[in-house]
Amino acid sequence: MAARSAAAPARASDDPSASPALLVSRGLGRQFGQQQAVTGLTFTASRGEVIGLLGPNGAGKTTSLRMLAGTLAATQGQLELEGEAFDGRASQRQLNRLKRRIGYLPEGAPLWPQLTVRESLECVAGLHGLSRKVRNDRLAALMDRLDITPFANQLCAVLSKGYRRRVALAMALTHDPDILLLDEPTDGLDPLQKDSVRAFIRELGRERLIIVSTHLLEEVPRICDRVLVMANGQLGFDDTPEALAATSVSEGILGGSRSRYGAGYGASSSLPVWRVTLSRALSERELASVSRLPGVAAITPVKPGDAMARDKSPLVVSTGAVLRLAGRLHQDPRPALARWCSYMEIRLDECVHERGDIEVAFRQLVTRMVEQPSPLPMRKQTPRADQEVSS
Ligand SMILES: Nc1ncnc2c1ncn2[C@@H]1O[C@H](COP(=O)(O)OP(=O)(O)OP(=O)(O)O)[C@@H](O)[C@H]1O
Repeated sequence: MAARSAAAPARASDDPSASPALLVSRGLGRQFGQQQAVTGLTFTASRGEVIGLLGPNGAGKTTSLRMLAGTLAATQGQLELEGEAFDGRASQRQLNRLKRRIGYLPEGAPLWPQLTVRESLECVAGLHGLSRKVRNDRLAALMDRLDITPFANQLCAVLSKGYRRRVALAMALTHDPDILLLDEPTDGLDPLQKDSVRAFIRELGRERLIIVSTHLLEEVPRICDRVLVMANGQLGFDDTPEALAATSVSEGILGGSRSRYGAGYGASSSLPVWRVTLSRALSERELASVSRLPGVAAITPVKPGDAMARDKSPLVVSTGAVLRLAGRLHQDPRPALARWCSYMEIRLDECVHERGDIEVAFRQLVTRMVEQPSPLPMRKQTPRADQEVSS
């Protein structure tokens, strides 16, 4: 698991005052024959979170989303939706209850080719038992928001890939679910539509829990406030995009790209990271205060030796504390940090802008996870182990 700031909560879901858990995955796992596709998937998520699910090909992302959506039976563990538990032996009635709360956009956006766009959406609305009035209003708003109204009477069979994706997203949203599970939602969209769908996801995420699987790392800081990284069927990182980006700096990969008080975020997957040198070491309580300052996403104390080895800075040699501070995308943490230091009578010796890069961090993390996998427990299958649950 990534080193989360030891001092303070890095995510809303860690904050005791944050909203209670909507979805809990407790050791969910899936075995296909002898192959363990996903093992011990454990996390808690709340309404208002947009979570990016990342991992290389075959990592287990789609399998995980399908288990969470209730369309694939788990062979180990269980998920809980607001306290109600579902495991691989859940009855069809239970699964239907789960599916009423969840919207799932599967990989590849399968549609009914013989139906028009409108007929497809009406069919899904009918399956969810929506009244005619609710159905008409909601479908009109969805088609409008996803720019598919002009294609309402077009057969799904003849839609382009991008429009198929949009129709599938509208279908996932028809019943206004609390939880949205999106498998590569922007795959096949043109750049303008990618932007529009990302903005829509952010908008939807204000009141829902959204889990998005994506290979497009540059979209992670734009739409997600939390990242889960999987490899070999296991979760290896659960923290903010900023904290993920910061791991690329702490490993020295981008050490040469620093510019003092630099401002721009060069690469599209870059995030602001600051190396902060203070006149004295901080207590745990002080570290916690710093991590709660506006604009601060995460902090990691840096060993002086690590920083010295990279830039031989005399300021670093003489200092009592070096912190790596991951900033938020659109909020500069430096003014609040300067005020805090002044109030605490701690000298702020240096604040150097470093560039954290999610892509670099992702490659490093996944390489490490693949090279040093922890042993995968192969547990006995439940009675319904190899059955798929119809959607
Ligand atoms: N129905 C199935 N039967 C057998 N093996 C499967 C099945 N579905 C997935 N797997 C295996 O489980 C592992 C995880 O697959 P999964 O599709 O979940 O990965 P992924 O992270 O979504 O990959 P990608 O990024 O390529 O879509 C893979 O080794 C895959 O071959």
